[in-house]
Amino acid sequence: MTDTAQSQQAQRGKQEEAHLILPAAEVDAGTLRFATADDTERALCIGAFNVAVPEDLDVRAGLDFCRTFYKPGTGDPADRHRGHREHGHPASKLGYEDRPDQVEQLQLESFLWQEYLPDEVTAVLRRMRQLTLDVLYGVFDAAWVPEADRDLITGGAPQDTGLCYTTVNHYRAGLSDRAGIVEHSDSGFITTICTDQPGYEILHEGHWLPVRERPGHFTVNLGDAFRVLTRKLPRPVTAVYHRVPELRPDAGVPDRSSFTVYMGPRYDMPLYQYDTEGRLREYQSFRDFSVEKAGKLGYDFHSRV
Ligand SMILES: O=C(O)CCC(=O)C(=O)O
Ligand SMILES: [Fe+2]
Repeated sequence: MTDTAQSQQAQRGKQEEAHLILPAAEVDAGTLRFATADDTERALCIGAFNVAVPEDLDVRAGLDFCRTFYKPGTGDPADRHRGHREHGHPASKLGYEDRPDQVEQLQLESFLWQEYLPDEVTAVLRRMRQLTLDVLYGVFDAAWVPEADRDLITGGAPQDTGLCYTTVNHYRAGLSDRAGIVEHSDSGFITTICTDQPGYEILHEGHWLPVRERPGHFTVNLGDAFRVLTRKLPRPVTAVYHRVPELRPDAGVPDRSSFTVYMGPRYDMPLYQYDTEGRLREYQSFRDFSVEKAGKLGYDFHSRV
């Protein structure tokens, strides 16, 4: 083998091994804690980290629902486990979407969970919503976002009057020649993700790296609303660019599942930004921002919003 071929092979070997280990945190009596100040710094800089699943939260009902929501309904209107492809979800501005990538998604606002989802799934999501709120406020602390501004910026996240929704993801490994989920940043402040298998990747310092799963932990993403808000502050937050590459069918392995709780501004609200003097300014309507972003990424924006 030539020197060049050898070094190329070594390089490939290195790339195959390369993965990213995210900083880890936990929520202790409502307060977000990283092990070290350096972990806090890295979390804001990467725009992603792990947070421990609380002891009183059993995520299985959520993952089970990822494996049934898309199946044809049984005809029993009381069965909320299946039939969501055809359902229509008339009260939701989001709902079911058959996307051009492998993933098919059900997105429902938090005030509709009780109506449309099985009770045990709603219970998991509500617990995850509380955790996500605690984590969000912990990141506001870390990024020096003044407490007095947080209700305005979020539209009242603690009272659940901002925009909070779940996304339930089924990755159809049987569909070939498409990404699992195309590369994107999330639009809001924060997304907490629960997955059943690896596949999540982050664009880190110019390279796509698979993220090492940390057992017993969720992954948290920070999104565009946070990036815009803090861009001119001393501790700017990154909106993490992430994706799931094409998944291949594997005998005996179920399709990949994930579900998330997202928090962001309502579409009738502005995005805010601190100027260099630390004054809070309206930046752009969140709806306009979202429509522009969808256009750039080449997908349709929710037709009902
Ligand atoms: O399934 C995952 O790991 C990521 C899902 C995701 O990026 C999303 O729902 O926005
Ligand atoms: Fe995402």
